[in-house]
Amino acid sequence: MLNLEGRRCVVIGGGSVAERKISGLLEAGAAVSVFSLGLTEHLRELVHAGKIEWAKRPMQDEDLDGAALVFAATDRQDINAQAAQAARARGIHANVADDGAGGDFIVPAVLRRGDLIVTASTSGAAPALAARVVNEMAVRYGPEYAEYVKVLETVRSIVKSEVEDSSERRKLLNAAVTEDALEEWRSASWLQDKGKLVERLRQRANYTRG
Ligand SMILES: C[C@@]1(CC(=O)O)c2cc3[nH]c(cc4nc(cc5[nH]c(cc(n2)[C@H]1CCC(=O)O)[C@@](C)(CC(=O)O)[C@@H]5CCC(=O)O)C(CC(=O)O)=C4CCC(=O)O)c(CCC(=O)O)c3CC(=O)O
Ligand SMILES: NC(=O)C1=CN([C@@H]2O[C@H](COP(=O)(O)OP(=O)(O)OC[C@H]3O[C@@H](n4cnc5c(N)ncnc54)[C@H](O)[C@@H]3O)[C@@H](O)[C@H]2O)C=CC1
Repeated sequence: MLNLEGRRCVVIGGGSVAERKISGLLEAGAAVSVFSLGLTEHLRELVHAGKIEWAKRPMQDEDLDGAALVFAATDRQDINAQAAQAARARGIHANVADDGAGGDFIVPAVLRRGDLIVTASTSGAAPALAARVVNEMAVRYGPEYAEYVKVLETVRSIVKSEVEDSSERRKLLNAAVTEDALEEWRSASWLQDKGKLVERLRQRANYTRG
C-alpha cells in the first residue's frame, strides 16, 4: 500500500514479467524508468505513448539514484542479484523476479475496485494460488464496490462531523459497511440529509446488536 504517485521506480528488464510489474506501477501512478536490452510489444507502445522511459542498455548503478523502488526482472540471475545489491547499497528496496527471498519485498496479486484494493500473497510459495485467490475475490467484490467505497467515504465524513463520541462513531461506521447498507447508501437522498443518515445508522447499529 505504498503511495508511489509521481515517484521514480526503476525496472531492469523488459520481458513479460517486467511488463506485469510495470502495469501495476502505472496503476499506482509511478514514474517508470526501464533499463533493458529489449522490450515487449506492449512496453514499446507505452514508450511511444510517453507513459514510461526506456534506456536500451544495461543498468549502471547510478541509474538507481533517487528511485523509490527497484524491480530486477531480467532473465539473468546474476544481473538481477547485482541490481538488488546496488539498490540495497543506496537504501532502496528491490524486488527480484527470480528470487523472491533474495529481494526486499515481493509483489502480491492485486484486485482494484477504485479505492478498494484487495491483495493476496503466498510469500513466494505458489504465485499462481495468489492469482486464483484474487480472481475469486473479483467475483465476490464486483465493480460496484468502486462506487460503494466512494459513497462510504462520504458517509464516514458525515459521521465524523456529526457524531462526537468516538465509540459510537466506530459502532455506526461498522454498521455502515454491511452488504444491504451499501445498497441503501447508493440512493443519493441518504447523503443529502446528515441527520437522517445518522439516525438510520443508529437503527442499523442497534438492529445488528440484536
Ligand atoms: C516471489 C515472487 C517475486 C515477485 O515477483 O515479486 C514471484 C516469483 C516467481 N514467480 C514465478 C512464476 C509465476 N509467477 C506467476 C504470477 C505472478 N507472480 C507474482 C508474484 C511473485 N512471483 C512473487 C511471489 C508472490 C506470492 O507468492 O504471493 C504475482 C502474484 C504478482 C505479479 O507478478 O504482479 C503474479 C500473479 C498476478 C496475477 O495474475 O494476478 C505465475 C502465474 C502465471 O504466469 O500463470 C507463475 C507461473 C506458475 C508458478 O511458477 O507458480 C517464478 C518461477 C519462474 C520460473 O519458472 O523460473 C518465480 C521465481 C521463483 O519463485 O523461483
Ligand atoms: N516474479 C515473477 O512473477 C516471475 C518471474 N519469472 C522469472 O523472471 C525472469 C524474467 O522473465 P521474463 O520476463 O518472462 O523473461 P524475458 O526473457 O521475456 O525477458 C527478459 C528481459 O531481460 C532483458 N535483459 C537481459 N539481459 C539484460 C541486461 N543485462 N540488462 C538489462 N536487461 C536485460 C531482456 O532484454 C528482456 O527484456 C525469468 O527468468 C524467471 O526466472 C518468471 C515468471 C514469473
